[in-house]
Amino acid sequence: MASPKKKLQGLVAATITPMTENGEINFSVIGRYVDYLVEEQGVKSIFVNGTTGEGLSLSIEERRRVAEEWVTKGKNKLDQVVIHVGALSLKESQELAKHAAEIGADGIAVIAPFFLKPWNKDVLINFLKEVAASAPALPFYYYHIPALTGVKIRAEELLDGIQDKIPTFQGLKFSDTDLLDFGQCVDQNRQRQFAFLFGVDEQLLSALVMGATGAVGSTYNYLGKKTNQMLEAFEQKDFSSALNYQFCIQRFINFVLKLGFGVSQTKAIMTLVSGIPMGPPRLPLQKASREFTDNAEAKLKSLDFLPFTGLKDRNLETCS
Ligand SMILES: CC(=O)N[C@H](C=O)[C@@H](O)[C@H](O)[C@H](O)CO
Ligand SMILES: CC(=O)C(=O)O
Repeated sequence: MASPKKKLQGLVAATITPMTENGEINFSVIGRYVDYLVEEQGVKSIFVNGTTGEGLSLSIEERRRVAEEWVTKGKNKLDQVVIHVGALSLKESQELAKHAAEIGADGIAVIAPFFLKPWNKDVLINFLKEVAASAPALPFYYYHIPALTGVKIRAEELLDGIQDKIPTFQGLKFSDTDLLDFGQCVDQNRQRQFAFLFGVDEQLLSALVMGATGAVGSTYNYLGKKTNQMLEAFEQKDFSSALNYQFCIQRFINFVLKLGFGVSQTKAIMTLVSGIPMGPPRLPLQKASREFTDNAEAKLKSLDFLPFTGLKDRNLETCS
């Protein structure tokens, strides 16, 4: 059984996997990255080897080493380190789950297998159950991301009775815009101490209203501080300020989405904002263009999302 540990809450950064210019993992900057998240962004939990971390583009050995490095560097600094261990091969997924437990991670998450797919809830549960059983002492999270996996089984349906099958089940990372499904996950599981973690950063405020207990996302790497201000305002029931923060965050995300936004662009933006070199992504992704980065930088400056831009007196959009 999972030890009844502290609930995963607040902002969780989906970590980028830093790489060198020749495509190897750059382990040397992970310590600095941890400090940056904690000190500059106020983000104390991380989600490793997920979408943003290009987890499915790494070899199993690389995934093990990346997980280990984050756990080691995060010791006594981070609240929780959750490792995504989803894979197409059940065996690999189980191996990664076991490894996550051995290195002292705080939880594991799994996406639905996305090549040969489970076609109904029971089959998906069976797969998840086998993975969870390989790390019987670790909290287990299901990572729902139907747009990328193509597995569209509704989360609400999946959660129905899930603890009978997966006793370590502890919550859901919900990366979809279907707030009916998300709301019903919360509504139907009020008696249980699940974490409901929302994964569409530009819509987090609406998910908070629906009962989200936290959020996992790529933008918390560099907009963590801003988003924490939104969480704070929401907590204080200052909804007009919370909405103001959400709109500011939306202006940025809306802008980059129109330019074409994904993991490559996240790497470029994080390099720019943090000063820590994230490097290029791995194929099949391609490095963000110079034009994208210049445009994103100008937008970050105009929203006052970059520290020390010296633009204070110029045309800032009001985003305080
Ligand atoms: C598909 C994807 O990567 N989603 C991320 C997490 O689930 C989000 O953090 C988005 O990057 C973010 O909401 C911007 O659309
Ligand atoms: C965003 C997210 O949760 C991921 O990168 O997996």
